[in-house]
Amino acid sequence: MTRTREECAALDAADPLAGFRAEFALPEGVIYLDGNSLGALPRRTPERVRELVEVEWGQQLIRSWNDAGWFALPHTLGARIAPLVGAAAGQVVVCDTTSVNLFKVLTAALRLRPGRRTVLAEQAAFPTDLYIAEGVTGLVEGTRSVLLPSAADLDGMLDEDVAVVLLSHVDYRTGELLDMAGITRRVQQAGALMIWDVCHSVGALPIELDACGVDFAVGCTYKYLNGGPGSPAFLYAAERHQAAAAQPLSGWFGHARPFDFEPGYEPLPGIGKFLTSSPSMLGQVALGASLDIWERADLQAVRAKSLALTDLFVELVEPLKLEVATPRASERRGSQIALRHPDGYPVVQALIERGVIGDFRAPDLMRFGFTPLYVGYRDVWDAAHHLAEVLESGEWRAERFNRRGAVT
Ligand SMILES: Cc1ncc(COP(=O)(O)O)c(C=O)c1O
Ligand SMILES: Nc1c(O)cccc1C(=O)C[C@H](N)C(=O)O
Repeated sequence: MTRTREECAALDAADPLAGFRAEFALPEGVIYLDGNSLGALPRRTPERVRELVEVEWGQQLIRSWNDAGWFALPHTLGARIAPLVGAAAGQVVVCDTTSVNLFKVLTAALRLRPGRRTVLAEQAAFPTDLYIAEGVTGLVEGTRSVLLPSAADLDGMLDEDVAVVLLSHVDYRTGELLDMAGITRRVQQAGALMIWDVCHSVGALPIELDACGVDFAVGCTYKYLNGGPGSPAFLYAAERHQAAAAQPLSGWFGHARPFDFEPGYEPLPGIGKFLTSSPSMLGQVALGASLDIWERADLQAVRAKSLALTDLFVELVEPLKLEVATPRASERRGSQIALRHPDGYPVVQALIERGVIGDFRAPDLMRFGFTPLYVGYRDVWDAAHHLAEVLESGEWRAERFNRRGAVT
């Protein structure tokens, strides 16, 4: 039995998160199902960025590094992200990009396990993670990066040579959610350290880095957290590792006394040693504006609505008989649904022309991200019906839908 549009309207009316939608500047006529790649613009962000540019930079000039809190922002934003990832204070900083932060924590983790040579990472990981693992093991003598065919093969490959395991909490293609607690425990029982990439889970579901005993984690802020294109990433280093960990990008922002301008490097104690260089204030301040929203959002309610939206979408597209690549069990999926179609690329382009923005990942996955702060139940109903019409009409066969851009 599938829900009617009226029933979806009733769900919207009863939705405890419905009020958040007005805080985002979404264009009229667009159903945005790509917030799992680039989150929507919070209404407050342009005003906050203008204030940064015109007042803090334009009027206050260099004084703002102290007076406007610029210098401390990687830490203050880290402290505001910490509750979203289940981290106690002093373990998260906001800086650089996911790839750069992964380079730092992976190198630090490898050095914490001397004598072990292998980094295990899943073959289907977002490729930058694998590229960074290749880069790091190319630099740390005697180490190598080995591909796990899938996370299910982990136990069979966890031997005494494995130093670090690197996995994505939610798979960027299928939306599969891994068992962070169980996997972390097994990896550590085998004597290795665990690094999680939480790019596709932060802001989509509650994460418990401390409770799961995670060693290190990295994540981005431009997806569910709505920090803006290329907004700064974050990293988590468990407090128990901070004294011994040494990160390789030993820049002056991670120095114990940067303004003493000493020739030798002495790291800050604590999480600050993972900083490298001057943060981009435009990016940091824009992220701060979106975190103002997150401070008022209840993550349990976000998760409950995310599961309801994704369940509803699967239910509504069921008559289309497409293969659903996302696991059906709620404890095994993030906040997106991936559907297989051999012509997924032009189908997604035809949907975008209708104002339903999802995306495509080769070879055949149509991805639809459901961001509970600004996507409603009627949006899901409308999107499913547009998809049905695009497939039934065959309009996706038009030549204009087959011209690929550089970014899909
Ligand atoms: C799982 C995952 N890791 C890493 C990245 C890349 O992050 P960055 O461009 O910040 O290095 C992305 C997406 O871009 C991603 O989805
Ligand atoms: N970071 C991106 C970018 O700079 C341009 C286009 C897309 C992205 C993405 O985030 C892709 C995303 N990680 C994915 O899940 O495919």
